[in-house]
Amino acid sequence: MNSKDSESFALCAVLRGPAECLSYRLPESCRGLNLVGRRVVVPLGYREAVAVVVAVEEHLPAHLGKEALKDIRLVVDEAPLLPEDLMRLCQWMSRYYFHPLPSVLEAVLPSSHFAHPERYYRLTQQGRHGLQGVGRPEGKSAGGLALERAFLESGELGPKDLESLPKGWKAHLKRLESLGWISRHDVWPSLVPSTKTQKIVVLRSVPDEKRIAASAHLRRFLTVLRDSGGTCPLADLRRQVPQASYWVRKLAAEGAIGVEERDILRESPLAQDLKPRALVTLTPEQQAAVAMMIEAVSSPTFKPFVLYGVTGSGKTEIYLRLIQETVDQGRTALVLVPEIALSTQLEAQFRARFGEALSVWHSGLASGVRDDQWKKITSGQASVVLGVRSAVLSPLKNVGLIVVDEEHDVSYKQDERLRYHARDVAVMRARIANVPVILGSATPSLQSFYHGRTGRYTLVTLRKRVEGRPLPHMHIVDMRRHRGPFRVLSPELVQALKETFQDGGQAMLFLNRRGFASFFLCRSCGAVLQCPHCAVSLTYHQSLERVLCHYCGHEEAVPGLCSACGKGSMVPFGFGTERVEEELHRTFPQVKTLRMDRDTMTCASKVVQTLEAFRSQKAHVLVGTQMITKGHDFPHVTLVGVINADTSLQISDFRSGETTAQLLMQVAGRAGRGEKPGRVVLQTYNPHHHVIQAAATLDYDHFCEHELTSRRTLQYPPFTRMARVLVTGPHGHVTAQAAAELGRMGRAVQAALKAKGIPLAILGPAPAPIQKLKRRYRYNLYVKAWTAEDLQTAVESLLEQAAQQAFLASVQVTVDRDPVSSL
Ligand SMILES: Nc1ncnc2c1ncn2[C@@H]1O[C@H](COP(=O)(O)OP(=O)(O)OP(=O)(O)O)[C@@H](O)[C@H]1O
Ligand SMILES: [Zn+2]
Repeated sequence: MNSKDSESFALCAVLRGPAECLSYRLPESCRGLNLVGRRVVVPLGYREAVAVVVAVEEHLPAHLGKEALKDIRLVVDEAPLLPEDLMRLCQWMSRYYFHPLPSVLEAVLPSSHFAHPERYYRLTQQGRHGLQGVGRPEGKSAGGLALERAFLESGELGPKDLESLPKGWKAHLKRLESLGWISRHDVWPSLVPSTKTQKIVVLRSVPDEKRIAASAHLRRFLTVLRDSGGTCPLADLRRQVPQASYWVRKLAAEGAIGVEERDILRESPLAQDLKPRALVTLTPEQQAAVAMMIEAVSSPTFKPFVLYGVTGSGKTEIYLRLIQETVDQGRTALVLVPEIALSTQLEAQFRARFGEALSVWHSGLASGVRDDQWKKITSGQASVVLGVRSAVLSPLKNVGLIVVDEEHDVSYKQDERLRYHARDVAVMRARIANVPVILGSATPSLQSFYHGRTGRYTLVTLRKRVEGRPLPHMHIVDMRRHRGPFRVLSPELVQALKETFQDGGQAMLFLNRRGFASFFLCRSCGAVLQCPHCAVSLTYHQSLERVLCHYCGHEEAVPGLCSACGKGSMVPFGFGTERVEEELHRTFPQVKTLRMDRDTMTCASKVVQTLEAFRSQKAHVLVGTQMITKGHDFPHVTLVGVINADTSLQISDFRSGETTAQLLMQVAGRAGRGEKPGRVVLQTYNPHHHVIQAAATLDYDHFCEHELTSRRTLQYPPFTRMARVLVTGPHGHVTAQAAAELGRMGRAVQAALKAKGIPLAILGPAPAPIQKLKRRYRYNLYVKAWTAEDLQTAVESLLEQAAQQAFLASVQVTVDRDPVSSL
């Protein structure tokens, strides 16, 4: 073997670079290092770029010539940034979702990690002599002179110093560099180290009973320490326990506690004011559920569970027990929730149990907090991560358990760029890490329900609410009988509200449409006021006195005359949450209301404030969109009103029945969670529709059986696998042609696979339900296969062929695998 053959090559994903991974040669100094998951600097054309090493290989792929290969310039990280299982997960996501690996990694890493280095220039010895010796040469610009002065003053200049100089410095900088008067070096803006540290007290072993009994202060000391999860900042102990310093010294000397110096990491302050609930004894059903899952948790193996428990059955408590077990075993746990609002409610409970070991991860975090939480997770200080969708990609090491709460929720699906489903990714992460995963819901997705029934996942069921509380009483109101203002609040709902207020209870009113009116219609020609950029109608917002597009944000003044016919006047039709609130005030002038929708909830802290105000009974009614339906636990709510149960039924999608049933049962589940029983008033124009009937009886099992039968007949998922190929472009005609051509290519793929015995269906292309969005025309093409692997083969080969077609360069082709929305 000659020395050439023992070279190593690294496959690198260049961040913010080309879609495919590139090969580089490893310099001598890097051989034998474990480089996978670390950042490196590589040459790319005329520049340098940051990349993550994906694999190290002894042999080059056959099609690459060694001569063309360049060397890795620099290794940035001392240790892998991403644990190995996460790296493998990213590779799986890239393949499964047909998305370039570099872009997947960009979704995982905080943006501070793929920033380019900041370039600094330092005056050399020679430069100092030079600058001091040289007088003012002719023609030197103001910028050049200022640059020299700045170098003489500080010796080193960074990007900020340079940018503040007057024009002309750039050319002069180059000149100085070529003279060797200055040298350049790069500073990596990796994680900004926290400069502040604090002392943390960690409980190691509990002193014996007698001693504890002998001193009140020691008792207090241990209580405070235990209540904060066994780790507590020394400063907090000092504040809460008399003679804390004495006990710290004494117990530390005995080894009962440890005192560690730790960085002060910025936390999300959202849940500061939330109070945790008291510890409870598990109900027999909860105990049985824990017993079914504990084995897979204490000696972890890959095992998916569907925790199917009616609303208010106490699923959270089950998660907490199993997570505690995981942490006690020295492993970490990942907990996903669909929304920030829910994460804050759980945060208080989780903090009470896990204290400093909890890290909260959501999109509302400021970038500094995000960086600190990333550090807390990678350094192993966090043993529990609680977060929304993207937390499934958090760099937790040594994961022992993954929990996906409200697993049916569509917000787990990301519908832009990397179109992944966090629940499915969580299951794959659990499989790679070989640990259990719990998918919890009162209304599991049909997919999980089906896997539970066929035994692929283990089904764990909770049929009863805690403390024997009954499920709410359901009342259907046939809205076809009501006219005028009663279209918003029916007499039945008004009566129920009246009784609720008299009893001192609270109510929640749900309508899946924000704004005041849904659209403006011309009285004479019937034209609907539309967004000029999107094929959707504009929504009237009374408080703003404007009409808005809910998709692109376009807004305009309230219309007077119809622009289509020029003579009819435009009148508002339909209604949204804003109107519901107004009707409520008209009917019950004394009643205090809160409204929660995307118009009023402009930031995460506002969501928390509103929920807390409602929880502490500062208002009688909470009006809102689906934001209010999820997982909330308000013990005083005895009435839930669904203003229009039909809105999401009308969407032309094979899943609309499923999502409507889930939505209605979830919102119904908010009623009667405290001591008093709850009731639900469901207003509908389709009282006999099977989905409305299922919601009215709260019989989700029955609904799923019915739905599975029809999905089987129509060969929809979970019986088949689908991918949506979305073609968008700025020109209607060109986009339509490209979509048609892609459809022809799809049919060719179908024929080729059929010859190999692989069945495939190609549906479309057809204009997307929202035909135009943000000035781009949109077409859907569906590929349907009977196994995941067949779908992979089909879409891969379609994309390969499409990449060779020049005409497709004028449009964008995106694959949305396991699509949740057809819009
Ligand atoms: N064993 C128990 N004894 C008494 N109360 C309990 C017990 N377990 C849970 N609870 C309380 O019951 C309420 C409902 O529990 P939780 O919020 O976990 O329900 P859930 O199953 O998640 O419901 P949903 O699906 O509607 O979110 C909470 O207030 C919780 O503190
Ligand atoms: Zn628009």
